[in-house]
Amino acid sequence: MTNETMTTDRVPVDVAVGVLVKRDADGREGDFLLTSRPEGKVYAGYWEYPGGKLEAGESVEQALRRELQEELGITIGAAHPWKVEVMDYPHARVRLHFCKVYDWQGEFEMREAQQMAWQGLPVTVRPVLPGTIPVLDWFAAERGFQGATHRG
Ligand SMILES: Nc1nc2c([nH]c(=O)n2[C@@H]2O[C@H](COP(=O)(O)OP(=O)(O)OP(=O)(O)O)[C@@H](O)[C@H]2O)c(=O)[nH]1
Repeated sequence: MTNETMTTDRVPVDVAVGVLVKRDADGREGDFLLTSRPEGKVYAGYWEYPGGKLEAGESVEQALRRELQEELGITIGAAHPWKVEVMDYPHARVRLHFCKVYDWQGEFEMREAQQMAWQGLPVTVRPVLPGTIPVLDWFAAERGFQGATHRG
Protein backbone atom coordinates (compact mmCIF):
# COMPACT_ATOMS: atom_id res chain seq x y z
CA MET A 1 0.00 0.00 0.00
CA THR A 2 1.36 3.43 -0.86
CA ASN A 3 1.47 6.26 1.61
CA GLU A 4 -1.25 8.01 -0.33
CA THR A 5 -3.75 5.15 -0.10
CA MET A 6 -2.89 4.67 3.56
CA THR A 7 -3.82 8.30 4.15
CA THR A 8 -7.14 8.23 2.31
CA ASP A 9 -8.13 4.82 3.68
CA ARG A 10 -7.84 5.88 7.29
CA VAL A 11 -11.15 5.73 9.10
CA PRO A 12 -12.04 9.23 10.23
CA VAL A 13 -12.44 10.06 13.90
CA ASP A 14 -15.66 11.96 14.60
CA VAL A 15 -15.16 15.32 16.27
CA ALA A 16 -17.90 17.61 17.61
CA VAL A 17 -17.05 21.27 17.07
CA GLY A 18 -18.94 24.20 18.59
CA VAL A 19 -19.26 27.49 16.76
CA LEU A 20 -20.56 29.83 19.44
CA VAL A 21 -22.09 32.87 17.79
CA LYS A 22 -23.44 36.05 19.37
CA ARG A 23 -26.72 37.35 17.97
CA ASP A 24 -28.23 40.81 18.23
CA ALA A 25 -31.83 41.56 19.18
CA ASP A 26 -32.88 41.07 15.54
CA GLY A 27 -31.21 37.65 15.37
CA ARG A 28 -28.34 38.85 13.19
CA GLU A 29 -25.15 36.89 13.76
CA GLY A 30 -22.08 38.71 15.06
CA ASP A 31 -18.82 37.63 16.65
CA PHE A 32 -17.90 33.97 17.03
CA LEU A 33 -15.63 32.32 19.58
CA LEU A 34 -12.18 30.96 18.81
CA THR A 35 -9.95 29.22 21.35
CA SER A 36 -6.27 28.38 21.15
CA ARG A 37 -5.15 24.77 21.38
CA PRO A 38 -3.52 24.00 24.73
CA GLU A 39 0.15 23.23 25.22
CA GLY A 40 0.97 19.56 24.84
CA LYS A 41 -1.57 18.87 22.05
CA VAL A 42 -0.73 18.70 18.36
CA TYR A 43 -0.99 22.18 16.79
CA ALA A 44 -0.57 23.78 20.24
CA GLY A 45 -1.24 27.50 20.08
CA TYR A 46 -3.28 27.31 16.87
CA TRP A 47 -6.74 28.89 16.96
CA GLU A 48 -9.77 26.68 16.42
CA TYR A 49 -13.37 26.23 17.48
CA PRO A 50 -13.73 24.43 20.81
CA GLY A 51 -14.74 20.78 20.76
CA GLY A 52 -13.33 17.29 20.79
CA LYS A 53 -13.68 13.68 19.84
CA LEU A 54 -16.88 11.73 20.38
CA GLU A 55 -16.69 9.06 23.04
CA ALA A 56 -18.31 5.65 22.48
CA GLY A 57 -22.10 5.89 22.29
CA GLU A 58 -22.22 9.70 22.29
CA SER A 59 -24.12 11.84 19.81
CA VAL A 60 -22.46 14.93 18.37
CA GLU A 61 -24.58 17.16 20.61
CA GLN A 62 -23.77 15.13 23.73
CA ALA A 63 -20.05 15.20 22.97
CA LEU A 64 -20.16 18.93 22.35
CA ARG A 65 -22.01 19.60 25.60
CA ARG A 66 -19.45 17.51 27.52
CA GLU A 67 -16.39 19.03 25.83
CA LEU A 68 -17.52 22.63 26.28
CA GLN A 69 -18.27 21.96 29.92
CA GLU A 70 -14.85 20.36 30.38
CA GLU A 71 -12.84 22.91 28.41
CA LEU A 72 -14.72 26.17 28.96
CA GLY A 73 -16.94 25.58 31.99
CA ILE A 74 -20.13 26.53 30.13
CA THR A 75 -23.38 24.63 29.62
CA ILE A 76 -24.66 24.92 26.08
CA GLY A 77 -28.25 24.96 24.91
CA ALA A 78 -29.19 23.49 21.54
CA ALA A 79 -26.44 22.58 19.07
CA HIS A 80 -27.56 23.37 15.51
CA PRO A 81 -25.82 21.09 12.97
CA TRP A 82 -24.23 23.33 10.32
CA LYS A 83 -21.58 21.58 8.18
CA VAL A 84 -19.59 18.34 8.13
CA GLU A 85 -16.03 18.34 6.81
CA VAL A 86 -13.41 15.57 6.59
CA MET A 87 -9.83 16.76 7.12
CA ASP A 88 -6.66 14.75 6.62
CA TYR A 89 -3.80 15.56 8.92
CA PRO A 90 -0.53 13.69 9.19
CA HIS A 91 -1.55 12.67 12.72
CA ALA A 92 -5.20 11.82 12.06
CA ARG A 93 -8.15 11.84 9.69
CA VAL A 94 -11.06 13.63 11.31
CA ARG A 95 -14.71 14.16 10.45
CA LEU A 96 -15.59 17.54 11.90
CA HIS A 97 -19.23 18.08 12.83
CA PHE A 98 -19.60 21.85 13.06
CA CYS A 99 -22.60 23.01 15.08
CA LYS A 100 -23.71 26.55 15.69
CA VAL A 101 -24.55 27.35 19.28
CA TYR A 102 -26.44 30.51 20.23
CA ASP A 103 -27.28 29.84 23.87
CA TRP A 104 -25.06 28.93 26.78
CA GLN A 105 -24.94 29.44 30.52
CA GLY A 106 -22.10 29.98 32.94
CA GLU A 107 -18.91 31.99 33.05
CA PHE A 108 -16.10 31.13 30.65
CA GLU A 109 -13.19 29.46 32.43
CA MET A 110 -10.15 28.41 30.45
CA ARG A 111 -9.79 25.02 32.14
CA GLU A 112 -6.94 23.88 29.91
CA ALA A 113 -5.05 27.21 30.13
CA GLN A 114 -6.05 27.97 26.55
CA GLN A 115 -6.94 31.46 25.32
CA MET A 116 -10.27 32.64 23.93
CA ALA A 117 -11.14 35.44 21.54
CA TRP A 118 -14.44 36.71 20.12
CA GLN A 119 -13.77 37.35 16.47
CA GLY A 120 -15.46 38.70 13.36
CA LEU A 121 -14.20 38.71 9.77
CA PRO A 122 -11.35 39.07 9.13
CA VAL A 123 -10.04 37.03 12.03
CA THR A 124 -7.13 38.85 13.71
CA VAL A 125 -5.69 36.06 15.91
CA ARG A 126 -3.10 33.77 14.38
CA PRO A 127 -2.22 31.17 13.38
CA VAL A 128 -5.56 29.50 12.68
CA LEU A 129 -5.81 25.71 12.44
CA PRO A 130 -6.16 24.42 8.84
CA GLY A 131 -9.56 22.94 9.80
CA THR A 132 -10.77 26.39 10.83
CA ILE A 133 -10.23 28.01 7.44
CA PRO A 134 -13.25 26.45 5.65
CA VAL A 135 -15.47 27.68 8.48
CA LEU A 136 -14.28 31.22 7.86
CA ASP A 137 -15.16 30.77 4.17
CA TRP A 138 -18.69 29.62 5.13
CA PHE A 139 -19.09 32.65 7.36
CA ALA A 140 -17.82 34.90 4.55
CA ALA A 141 -20.41 33.42 2.15
CA GLU A 142 -23.22 33.81 4.68
CA ARG A 143 -22.23 37.38 5.50
CA GLY A 144 -21.30 38.57 2.01
CA PHE A 145 -17.77 39.28 3.26
CA GLN A 146 -15.13 39.83 0.58
CA GLY A 147 -11.37 39.58 0.97
CA ALA A 148 -8.98 37.60 3.15
CA THR A 149 -10.76 35.91 6.05
CA HIS A 150 -7.64 35.61 8.23
CA ARG A 151 -3.99 36.62 8.39
CA GLY A 152 -1.49 34.22 6.83
N1 LIG B 1 -11.66 21.04 18.57
C1 LIG B 1 -11.38 21.21 17.28
N2 LIG B 1 -10.66 20.27 16.63
C2 LIG B 1 -10.40 20.49 15.35
C3 LIG B 1 -10.86 21.66 14.67
N3 LIG B 1 -10.45 21.61 13.38
C4 LIG B 1 -9.72 20.47 13.26
O1 LIG B 1 -9.19 20.08 12.23
N4 LIG B 1 -9.70 19.77 14.46
C5 LIG B 1 -9.02 18.48 14.68
O2 LIG B 1 -9.90 17.57 15.30
C6 LIG B 1 -9.21 16.80 16.29
C7 LIG B 1 -9.85 17.12 17.63
O3 LIG B 1 -9.13 16.53 18.59
P1 LIG B 1 -8.83 17.22 20.01
O4 LIG B 1 -7.44 16.83 20.32
O5 LIG B 1 -9.17 18.66 20.04
O6 LIG B 1 -9.93 16.46 20.83
P2 LIG B 1 -9.94 15.91 22.29
O7 LIG B 1 -10.03 17.10 23.22
O8 LIG B 1 -11.04 14.89 22.33
O9 LIG B 1 -8.51 15.28 22.38
P3 LIG B 1 -7.79 14.31 23.35
O10 LIG B 1 -7.59 13.08 22.54
O11 LIG B 1 -6.49 15.03 23.60
O12 LIG B 1 -8.67 14.16 24.54
C8 LIG B 1 -7.75 17.21 16.22
O13 LIG B 1 -7.07 16.33 15.34
C9 LIG B 1 -7.83 18.61 15.60
O14 LIG B 1 -6.65 18.92 14.89
C10 LIG B 1 -11.61 22.63 15.36
O15 LIG B 1 -12.03 23.69 14.84
N5 LIG B 1 -11.84 22.36 16.66
